[in-house]
Amino acid sequence: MKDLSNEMLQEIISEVKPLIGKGKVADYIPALAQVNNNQLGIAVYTLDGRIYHAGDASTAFSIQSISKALSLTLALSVYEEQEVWSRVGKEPSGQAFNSLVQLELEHGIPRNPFINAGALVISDLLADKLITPRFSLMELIRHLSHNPKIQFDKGVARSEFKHSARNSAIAYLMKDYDNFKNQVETVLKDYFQACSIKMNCIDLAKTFSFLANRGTPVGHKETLISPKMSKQINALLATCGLYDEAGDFAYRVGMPGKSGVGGGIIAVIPGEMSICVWSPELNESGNSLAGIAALELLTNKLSRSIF
Ligand SMILES: NC(=O)CC[C@H](N)C(=O)O
Repeated sequence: MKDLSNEMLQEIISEVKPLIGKGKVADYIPALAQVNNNQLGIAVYTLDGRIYHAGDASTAFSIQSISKALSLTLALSVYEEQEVWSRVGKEPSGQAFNSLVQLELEHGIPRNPFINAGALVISDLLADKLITPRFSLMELIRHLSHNPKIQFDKGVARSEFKHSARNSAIAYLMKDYDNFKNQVETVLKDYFQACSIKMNCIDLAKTFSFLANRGTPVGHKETLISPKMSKQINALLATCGLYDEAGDFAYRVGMPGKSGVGGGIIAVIPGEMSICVWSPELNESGNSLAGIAALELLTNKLSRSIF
């Protein structure tokens, strides 16, 4: 791809680095509060199979809610579309990712699969269909990234389980509305394990190449999902992937994306590339502050976006 180079990514890292110090590392999960805030990495994987990277692109971090995009992919692969969409909506929430307010007003049906309530419903669906959802997810990730060494971070998962009052409240509220079938603790454990998975920017950029390539992972012969489903997931990422900041992210960055409170963000330009940035400090919406700035610079420098 014209212009894209490791040097360009290095330039982006240098330009964005001064933002470190302006955000705040997630501390509501104590194990995440330990992470060194002074880190910034970026990796870009193009459809011709080239990987470009700069900064701390090889350092593994907690993927957190980035896993929600993969859990949804898994759920849409094992369920009929309508079974999924009868339990969770497809609209942006305009609320914090872990808010309860809307859920009560809307009778236990979460707005979308990327806020916590929606991801918990997806985990509940997976628990009905798969023997060990967390291992199915791990298998998918190792397959897509070509990295069999990717692991769960049991310390992070345990830390989150210990501080799970809000996520438990969300799940129990949905149970009351009959939109949660399995035991809350069992599903929460699976959900936290999925969030705890440790990956670096390079492996994440590779993992999400299927969304840049109409459902077929770059370098793989087999299709993972149909072009239609790939379009649908990208549309949801573009409208809901960054929670109550999805509009601002679309305006500044112009790509479908998914963030996590570990400070990672994945994004794609269909037909061109999949990207991952990481910097642990978050803004008020719980999205990586320097990460968004890096993606904004990238799309502006390349003069490419989905819009
Ligand atoms: N936005 C996020 O990454 C949130 C995920 C986190 N594990 C939680 O449930 O609160």
